[in-house]
Amino acid sequence: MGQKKSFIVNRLKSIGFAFKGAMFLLKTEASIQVQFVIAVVLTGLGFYFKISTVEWLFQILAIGLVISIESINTAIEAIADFIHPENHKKIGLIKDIAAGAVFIAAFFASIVGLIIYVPKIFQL
Ligand SMILES: Nc1ncnc2c1ncn2[C@@H]1O[C@H](COP(=O)(O)OP(=O)(O)OP(=O)(O)O)[C@@H](O)[C@H]1O
Repeated sequence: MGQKKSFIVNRLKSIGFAFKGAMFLLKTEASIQVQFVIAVVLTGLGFYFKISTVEWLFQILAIGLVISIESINTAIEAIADFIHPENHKKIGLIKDIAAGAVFIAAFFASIVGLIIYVPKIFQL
């Protein structure tokens, strides 16, 4: 029973740490703040155009994907700066690859957005 309780307490603590991390990103990272604003605008557009349940699902997934990968990119940049603050070709490449992951997610998320909204905008 005690073990079960400590498992639940530990999970709750982990959620607390994760929430703290998410709040830190939102307060300090310009790229996350921009993507958060984009997410709010897209949510407004979703209500305005009354998008379908399936469209909401794709939009929510796309927003979550981009913000998550941007957050991982920020963590990778922080690790890189911590382990090697000076300029180094390898650190540059690692950061470029992490930024590339964000670009790929954002590119495909944009396609999802275009598929949802372009037909609706042209119907106006
Ligand atoms: N220590 C380094 N050594 C070599 N190249 C680096 C180094 N730090 C950054 N770079 C190069 O500069 C680019 C931008 O790095 P930076 O850490 O400034 O990220 P950023 O995309 O500007 O993110 P942020 O604005 O969140 O800090 C990297 O993708 C890399 O090409």
